Amino acid sequence: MNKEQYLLYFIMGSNNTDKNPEDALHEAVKGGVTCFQFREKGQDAAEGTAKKELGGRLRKICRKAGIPFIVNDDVDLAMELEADGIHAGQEDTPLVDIKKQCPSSMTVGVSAKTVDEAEQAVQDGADYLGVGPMFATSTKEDAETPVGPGAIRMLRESGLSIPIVGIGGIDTDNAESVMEAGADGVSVISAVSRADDIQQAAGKLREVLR
Ligand SMILES: Cc1ncsc1CCOP(=O)(O)O
Ligand SMILES: C=C1C=NC(C(F)(F)F)=NC1=N
Repeated sequence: MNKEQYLLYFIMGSNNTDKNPEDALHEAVKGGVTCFQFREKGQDAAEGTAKKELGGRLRKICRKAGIPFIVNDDVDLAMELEADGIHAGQEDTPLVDIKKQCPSSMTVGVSAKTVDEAEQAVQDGADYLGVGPMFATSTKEDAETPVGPGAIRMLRESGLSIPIVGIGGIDTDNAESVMEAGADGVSVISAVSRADDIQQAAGKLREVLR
């Protein structure tokens, strides 16, 4: 993936929207999201065959739209759906194990909050970092205390040039502060997935990010 593809990194699972997930993704793509992560996790998330079949339908939409399709946590599912990438949280499968199982073409992202975590991830071969939560969020039940855009600035000042997306509570009012701190993009769930007009919400974010 090139850096521009991280600009508006949409993440969604069926429990992040009241709409049909496929319709929601179609609208987000029309609105201008540049990358999608399938994150089917938490309360009322689909599992097993239902999760795989939903993933397959969303994968098709991304392939048609020409945007990267990334799977959260689940390496087997990422391989089965021929995903372009996988995202590993700090508590998930260690990066070295993921890299062993996945083709080298697979983009691998890691959540990181501190310089140590970030440097370890870079050493382990991460392609991008997700840093957050930037601001308060109700989407991730166990989200930790917000670190703010300053955490990204700190990583940049420590000399890291790896692609970084901020995540957590990001919307049109605060997205710019994340980019100014040195992010290559912003990752959003509810600002888009919970909007009445998803295409418009994605479009407005793109205008702020441009
Ligand atoms: C998955 C994740 N990781 C840190 S915050 C978060 C949830 C982001 O959701 P929202 O964009 O709705 O705040
Ligand atoms: C917990 C997460 C943190 N960051 C990201 C991303 F934005 F993709 F980097 N995705 C996640 N699922």
